[in-house]
Amino acid sequence: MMQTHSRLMFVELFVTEVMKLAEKGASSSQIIPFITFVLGGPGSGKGTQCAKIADTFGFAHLSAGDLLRKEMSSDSVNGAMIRDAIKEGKIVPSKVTVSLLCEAIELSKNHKILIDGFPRSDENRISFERITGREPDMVIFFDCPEEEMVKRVLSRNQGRIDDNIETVKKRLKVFSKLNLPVVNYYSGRGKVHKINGVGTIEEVFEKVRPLFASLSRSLQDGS
Ligand SMILES: Nc1ncnc2c1ncn2[C@@H]1O[C@H](COP(=O)(O)OP(=O)(O)O)[C@@H](O)[C@H]1O
Ligand SMILES: O=c1ccn([C@@H]2O[C@H](COP(=O)(O)OP(=O)(O)O)[C@@H](O)[C@H]2O)c(=O)[nH]1
Ligand SMILES: [Mg+2]
Repeated sequence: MMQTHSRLMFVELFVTEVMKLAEKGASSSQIIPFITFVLGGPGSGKGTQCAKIADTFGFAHLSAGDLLRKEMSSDSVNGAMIRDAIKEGKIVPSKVTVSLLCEAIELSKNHKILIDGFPRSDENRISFERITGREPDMVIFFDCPEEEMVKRVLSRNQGRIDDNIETVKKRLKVFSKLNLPVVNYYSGRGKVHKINGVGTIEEVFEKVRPLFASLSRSLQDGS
């Protein structure tokens, strides 16, 4: 895992390059966005922390699960297939999720993007990297014990078809078998910041904040 210090220096260098491009009059679509993947098991706090990062640091928050649920509720040809996958805790085919994400990245017009809950498998990851020609600049992984994740999911109360004990058990298996290899892959590339997801929402956010504070400073002064 790359040292936090050197990661932050990299982040600042990246921002400097983006600022130079913006000064030269490059349009937002020409500026390569800064992409952060936010990973962790079901109920580990990805969505909650992403909302706070978005509010505090001006990132666009793109939740793969939310995009899929929206698509599921529309009359799209993929609606029934997405519903079945979510109900069973399975992973929706990469091309569906990647195309929803690419559309959302384009629409957001933001060059600081959080991708919440994706990639969920090596196949997802490879598909995203191939289609976009991009790797994430940074990966955050919320590490949380299973009992805590189960407790949170079962009291989430958002009327989700997958927030029940049967589906959660399946999602935890999928998490260990398919999601964790993605975290390990990016760890090997020095991109992962592992955050302990236990504690109050504010306590966890205080561990997340430093990762973005330096990035935000660079954006403000353009140095
Ligand atoms: N640090 C925390 N402590 C206690 N409850 C939390 C914490 N973070 C999130 N929650 C709650 O747990 C549930 C799952 O959080 P969420 O952000 O939706 O997780 P994820 O997106 O990883 O599944 C939500 O009801 C949320 O309000
Ligand atoms: O890239 C993704 C993201 C989500 N899902 C599906 O959507 C469900 C809910 O995902 P979400 O990220 O909303 O759940 P969370 O981890 O936040 O509880 C997952 O279990 C999968 O069935 C998927 O197939 N691919
Ligand atoms: Mg979520």
